[in-house]
Amino acid sequence: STGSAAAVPINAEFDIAYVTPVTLGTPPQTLQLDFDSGSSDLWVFSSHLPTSQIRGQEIYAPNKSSTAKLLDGHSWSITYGDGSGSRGNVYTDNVTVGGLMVERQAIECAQQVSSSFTSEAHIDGLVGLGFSTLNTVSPKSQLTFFDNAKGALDSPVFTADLKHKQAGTYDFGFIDKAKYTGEITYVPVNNDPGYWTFSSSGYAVGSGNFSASPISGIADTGTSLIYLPTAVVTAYYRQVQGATNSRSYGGYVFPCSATLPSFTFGVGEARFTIPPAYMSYAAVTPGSSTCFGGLQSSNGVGINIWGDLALKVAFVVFNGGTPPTIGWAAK
Ligand SMILES: N#Cc1c(N)n[nH]c1N1CCCC1
Repeated sequence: STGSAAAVPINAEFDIAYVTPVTLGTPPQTLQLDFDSGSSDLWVFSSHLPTSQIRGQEIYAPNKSSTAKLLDGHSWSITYGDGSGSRGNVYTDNVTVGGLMVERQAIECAQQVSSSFTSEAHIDGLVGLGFSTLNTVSPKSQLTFFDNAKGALDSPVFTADLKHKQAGTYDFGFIDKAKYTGEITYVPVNNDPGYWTFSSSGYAVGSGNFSASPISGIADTGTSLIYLPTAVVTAYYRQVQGATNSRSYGGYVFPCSATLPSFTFGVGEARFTIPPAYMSYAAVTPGSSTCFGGLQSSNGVGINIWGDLALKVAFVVFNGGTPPTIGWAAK
């Protein structure tokens, strides 16, 4: 089997996150979910949430699904690196993504979500695509949609073809040759503790020399930006007039009028260049002339993260075979 579904940016101006339509239960309830290779819980806004925490999101109501079953005595609670989080109880039900159906998928129903989720009307929940070792359901942890689907897939892979300010796709079970050019460069993945952790071969700022130094980081579709070591980030912002690492804004900012260099990262011998226009993320507040950088320091994060800003300049294969690997291709 295979599946293919759209990855739609939730904001017309900035690629904050991407959502994908997912149908749950019988009759089908369709929610727009954030596919997140940096976590491993499938959780949704649900009929178990206080209405005060729902602001425009679609909800999943298990009691309206004839195929929903309570996973008795199980609960979940997750906190993300940005401090957001949610918790609740667990049902199993049919989950379909782009024509690919998993029966008895654990659907973690939110009974509480943090304010940043309530404020994001376009995200109805997440589909974790990290390794199932990270799943937070207790007392028995649950498998991700990908892990449940894997055995039935033509090939044990999913691919991400994210785009800037336009819809891309997540494919399951096949590698679409029409979505990339040249060869796919595969590198090893360390899935301990459960992220798609790989080693980049180095970086370059603008037209500068390529610095061939391995950078270990996670491929994370659920994070907007790129978080890298201080040495990389200072080398980049040294080339940006007026750039400063702002404590108040929580990262590197610069005048929106500044000329930005491109940023190139390596995967093996392959090179991927993020154009200058992508490297300015957003004005720090609407209408401000100060802009927030797409490249930020990983100092406060604890791990290096290759988020959507890096993923959107490539076609990326998340190979869940044995051993797992990750492939990057130009497009
Ligand atoms: N922080 C953070 C984070 C991450 N590293 N991967 N996915 C994340 N989120 C998904 C929804 C909220 C945050």
